Amino acid sequence: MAQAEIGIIGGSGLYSMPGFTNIHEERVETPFGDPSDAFVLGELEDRKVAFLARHGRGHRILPSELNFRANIYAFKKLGVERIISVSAVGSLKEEHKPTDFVIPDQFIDRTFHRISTFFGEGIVGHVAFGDPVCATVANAANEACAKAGVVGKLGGTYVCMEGPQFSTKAESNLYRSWGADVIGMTNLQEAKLAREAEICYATVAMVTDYDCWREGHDAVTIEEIVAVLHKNAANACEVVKQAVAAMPAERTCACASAAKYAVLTQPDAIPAAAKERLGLLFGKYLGW
Ligand SMILES: CSC[C@H]1O[C@H](OP(=O)(O)O)[C@H](O)[C@@H]1O
Ligand SMILES: Nc1ncnc2[nH]cnc12
Repeated sequence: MAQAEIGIIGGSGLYSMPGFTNIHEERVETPFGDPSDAFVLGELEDRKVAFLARHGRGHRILPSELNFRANIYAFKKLGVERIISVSAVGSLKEEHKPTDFVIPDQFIDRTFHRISTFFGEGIVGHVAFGDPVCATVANAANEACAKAGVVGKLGGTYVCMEGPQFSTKAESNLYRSWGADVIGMTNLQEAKLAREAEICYATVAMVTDYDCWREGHDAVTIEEIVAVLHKNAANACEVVKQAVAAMPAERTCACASAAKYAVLTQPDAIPAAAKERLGLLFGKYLGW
């Protein structure tokens, strides 16, 4: 199987990336089922990259239906060490305007029925998540915004809601009272699973709308969002390209060894099936 160094996840409005050379597609099998779509592998700025459309090409998969484990596991199988995700978000603050890009460094979980871990079924493990985003990838994305002439803001809190309905005003105002910056439906599970898989992760969150809290803007409409999405998509491609070019070759961040001491289960109590399923992720630490 071809290998890549940097993964790119395209969200709503970004189902392909221009500028790849030596392109080919790869369907990746995982112990967790099928990823959202085939991966598009190629070179961008002389770096080996793998692109995945989060909701599938044609936008077929709801946020709650995404197989996050398959997506992240497949990136690992492709050899990816860093992921840049691109996502549409609503703004929870006046200062974050539609078409601004925010690079969040914190998350608040408002999802209810999603699988957010590779552990379970006989193997227990815990990784640190106090700093859920890789600072190296986030900095590269922020600097890329400046190079691309886009308003980029480093840091901020992303509320991950279940959806697919947008928030009520009461919810939106609650998140504002918590000091959160932006809201979306997809990023938290990716960040958690990437951390367990020791893949660096950061998101370029493209503001498409003011969420429903804003006076005179009492509803988020999909028409409004889609119009801004189209404007944002071209900027997002340029930002990703610049971020890929700026990514340092070696990893020195803690993400690379995040799971070193994660597993708590006694080695002789770990079922063979768990070893089989998770060997790619944790086998190197446990001698499997
Ligand atoms: C397009 S409106 C809501 C939709 O957009 C975001 O998706 P993504 O994060 O994949 O860009 C948001 O999370 C919702 O899924
Ligand atoms: N207002 C909003 N709420 C949740 N997800 C979104 N994605 C884009 N805009 C959003």
